[in-house]
Amino acid sequence: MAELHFFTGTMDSGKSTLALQTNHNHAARGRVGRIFTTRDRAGAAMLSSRLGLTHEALEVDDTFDFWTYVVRTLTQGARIDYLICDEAQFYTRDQIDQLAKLVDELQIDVFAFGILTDFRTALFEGSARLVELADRMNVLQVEALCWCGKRATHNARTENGVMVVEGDQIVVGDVEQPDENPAEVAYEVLCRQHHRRRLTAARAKAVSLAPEPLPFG
Ligand SMILES: Nc1ncnc2c1ncn2[C@@H]1O[C@H](COP(=O)(O)OP(=O)(O)O)[C@@H](O)[C@H]1O
Ligand SMILES: Cc1cn([C@H]2C[C@H](O)[C@@H](COP(=O)(O)O)O2)c(=O)[nH]c1=O
Repeated sequence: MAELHFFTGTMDSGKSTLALQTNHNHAARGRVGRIFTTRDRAGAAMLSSRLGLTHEALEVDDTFDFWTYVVRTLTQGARIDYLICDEAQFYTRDQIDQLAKLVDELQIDVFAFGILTDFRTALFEGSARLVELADRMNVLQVEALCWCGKRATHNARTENGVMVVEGDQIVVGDVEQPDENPAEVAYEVLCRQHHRRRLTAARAKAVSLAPEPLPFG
């Protein structure tokens, strides 16, 4: 039986790497798939992993219809056994519904990968629908870590090095190392406590280096 799988984790937890590995393993056994993504950091129609692997992909925009695409492809005589769907948090609710329909009606396996929540800790539309519909939800096993060493569960956005909690939900960007020159927009993974306190690595470092107040009697 085909299934709708949702693999989730924070940014930088290995989702795109797993997407490419999943495609590799299925293709190696002679199965035929299609790879989709949207707004990948490497550019349009590209699925990229920080481990250096990249693969061409079909770019999904808000008007793209998975059901129509697959039915048209099959009608033309091509075969499709599975779909790899990266950055699925950005897909619309309707697009996730189309993916579920492909699983149920055409027995096509769907492997979707994406972050669950945005920089304000709110669910993305695509991820929310995947949580509602997926046959299997898997949290990535390689844990991303907060600067304090705890498991990172949240994605923080920084603007010029300062954590923000207001702005557009979608801004493509990368995680950065705390000591680099801060980018205009970047992301950092944090544990919930440090996300709640808006304590990024840079701010924690600045606080720890601040001089102790003089001990007045
Ligand atoms: N130089 C490196 N050596 C080993 N592993 C690395 C290196 N750079 C990145 N990684 C691994 O790649 C992961 C990020 O993979 P990626 O697929 O791009 O994540 P995601 O799609 O979840 O943002 C990191 O969590 C880390 O485990
Ligand atoms: C938290 C958050 C992230 N994004 C963007 C930033 C990246 O381009 C992608 C996540 O990519 P990854 O492969 O999981 O690292 O999402 C965003 O637009 N809004 C957010 O709140």
